Amino acid sequence: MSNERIAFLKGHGTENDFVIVPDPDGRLELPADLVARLCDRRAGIGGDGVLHVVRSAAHPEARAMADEAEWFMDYRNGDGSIAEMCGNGVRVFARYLQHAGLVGAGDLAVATRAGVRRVHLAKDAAGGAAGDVTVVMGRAELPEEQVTVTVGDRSWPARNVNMGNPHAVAFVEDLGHAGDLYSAPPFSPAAVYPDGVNVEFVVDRGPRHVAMRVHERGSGETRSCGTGACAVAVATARRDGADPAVTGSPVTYTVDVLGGTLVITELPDGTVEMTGPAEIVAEGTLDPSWLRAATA
Ligand SMILES: N[C@@H](CCC[C@H](N)C(=O)O)C(=O)O
Repeated sequence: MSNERIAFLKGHGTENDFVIVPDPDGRLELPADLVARLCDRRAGIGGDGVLHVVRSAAHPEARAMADEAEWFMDYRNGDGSIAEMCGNGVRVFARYLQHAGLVGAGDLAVATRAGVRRVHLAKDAAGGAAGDVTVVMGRAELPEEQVTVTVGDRSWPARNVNMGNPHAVAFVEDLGHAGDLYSAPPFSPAAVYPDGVNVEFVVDRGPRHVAMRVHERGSGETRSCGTGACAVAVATARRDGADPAVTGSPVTYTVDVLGGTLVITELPDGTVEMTGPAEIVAEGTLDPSWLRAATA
């Protein structure tokens, strides 16, 4: 692999940024240390994670979804670890497919480790490819366990929400109380999240409008987390006494993240939809000598 010219792109959704590695036939190996080197912001390209773009039929984890979704998002966190789902990633993934001419505006299905996700690529006002992207994120699970999240000498009860990946949502008075988030906030009991957790800190901004910061499992503090924003919207709705399954009406929250704004709607059947931007920023090839050193 080290002598090949490997193509990459860089993209982001509300500044949750990704190195995109197109590999339709699933020929590339992406060991964790190479992913971490790619995501390194000083010695690599830089990103919160990697979107490895593979045909579902060519990937052992996605073959069973190939009839429903031609493309598989093999998502990796910035430290090289594997995650089930990435909400901003799936928007950027769809934008890449459109950018590469592999799909047009409209609807498509993307296979992920959390299952198939439906995506809608809107056209912008000029009919171009820069409109918002909506993802049907599936249903949130809200396990009952009590969780506590701690930063310094402050602790908060947190809501356990699973959006295909695990989240702990804590309502705080001030986003500054989350501290520098250079390391993962401790949580207890540890047994609730045996594989680690993404932690969201939330403040109110207005009616059905919140702001959040997030510490992502495997990536550190990021400027946005799509699954996190969905977890926050659902946890906030329950805190506010709003449950679309009970009222029969959708509930929409605006969620401000450090890198922009996401709009999240929960439908009466429990399905959560997320809408936000997704952009391709650059493309190029990996330098073979850099790649040789990175994989040595
Ligand atoms: N940034 C993502 C979430 C990526 C996965 C997460 N770090 C995990 O390990 O579960 C998003 O936009 O959802």
